[in-house]
Amino acid sequence: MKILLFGKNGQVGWELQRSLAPLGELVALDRHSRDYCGDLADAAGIADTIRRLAPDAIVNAAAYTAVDKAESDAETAQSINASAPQVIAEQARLCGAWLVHYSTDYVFDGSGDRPWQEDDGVNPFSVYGRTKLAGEQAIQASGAKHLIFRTSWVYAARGNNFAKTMLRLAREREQLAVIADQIGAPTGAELIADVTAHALRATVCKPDVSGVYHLASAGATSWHAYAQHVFSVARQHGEILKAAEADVKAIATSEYPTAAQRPLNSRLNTQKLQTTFNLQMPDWQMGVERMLAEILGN
Ligand SMILES: NC(=O)C1=CN([C@@H]2O[C@H](COP(=O)(O)OP(=O)(O)OC[C@H]3O[C@@H](n4cnc5c(N)ncnc54)[C@H](OP(=O)(O)O)[C@@H]3O)[C@@H](O)[C@H]2O)C=CC1
Ligand SMILES: Cc1cn([C@H]2C[C@H](O)[C@@H](COP(=O)(O)OP(=O)(O)O[C@H]3O[C@@H](C)C(=O)[C@@H](O)[C@H]3O)O2)c(=O)[nH]c1=O
Ligand SMILES: [Mg+2]
Repeated sequence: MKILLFGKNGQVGWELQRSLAPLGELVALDRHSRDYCGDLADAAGIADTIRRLAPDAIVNAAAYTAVDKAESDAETAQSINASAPQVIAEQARLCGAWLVHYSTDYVFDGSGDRPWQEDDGVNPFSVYGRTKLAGEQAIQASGAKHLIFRTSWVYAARGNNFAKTMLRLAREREQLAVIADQIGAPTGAELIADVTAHALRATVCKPDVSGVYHLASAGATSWHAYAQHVFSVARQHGEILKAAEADVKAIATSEYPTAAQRPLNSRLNTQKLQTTFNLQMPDWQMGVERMLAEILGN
């Protein structure tokens, strides 16, 4: 299998370089790649890359993920999250390649307290959510065979994420205030990459699996309880934090104004993924603890 990967240096892209390598020939690109264009802002360049390589599968891990910044930079977010996936999907259809793409819990409005299913109504609040949804819809309309994995609250040892931000802040400050009424599942880039490789392998004998899947860890937490868990595990690794767990104040979304509005209920129901690909999602704590052990060095 020849696989083309876009966004090789992101949290998920980095782990995909590892998990996809055993599947066959892997061409992994980022926006600075020289031999082939990997810049999603360059639609013609991306199309040319796909035509020249004629891969069996394309995995797109590149995205505009700065949620607040996107509110004032909608044009770039639209170009990377919606227009580029459309071009990639059109070329995937022309060369008969599978397209794997990632989307987000932020396509939902976060109402209710039931974990969202794939066919529940979408209603994104933010520019990021709307552009990611437009990317999904372009892929679905293209006629390309696709796997769209909607995931949530992604973290990795390499890259920027909430857990690392919290660790940095807890080393600097004695008190933190963290939102306690947004609920979701922190999901590791390692898990996403491993599930991607497993699902891609499955497409070889199951050509009818094209569609949208929710891919998130089992269980759920709030950003506040997630931060507290990170601090408790970090202390077990000997980290000296100025903020104790008790110093993490639980606040409401309304007390933490941001440019982009985020959903309250971000929980994703992963039954379809687990049944279709015969998988079981691990609890969110497991991967977080592994990541902390890795970055805290013991
Ligand atoms: N992070 C999260 O919490 C979540 C992410 N997702 C989705 O999962 C996928 C992977 O996200 P994640 O790995 O966390 O994101 P990251 O932000 O870690 O990585 C995104 C990558 O995209 C690259 N990129 C941005 N613009 C371009 C461009 N014009 N051309 C080429 N590459 C570009 C970035 O490169 P550079 O560093 O050079 O800008 C970066 O390497 C995305 O589709 C995202 O929407 C879904 C839910 C949650
Ligand atoms: C830094 C900080 C954040 N927060 C809140 C803001 C926000 O609601 C929540 C998480 O902050 P972040 O900046 O990590 O949030 P955000 O970047 O919106 O995270 C999202 O990224 C995109 C790409 C996704 O697709 C989502 O699944 C989700 O992971 O924590 C606090 O309450 N206190 C703090 O001190
Ligand atoms: Mg962020």
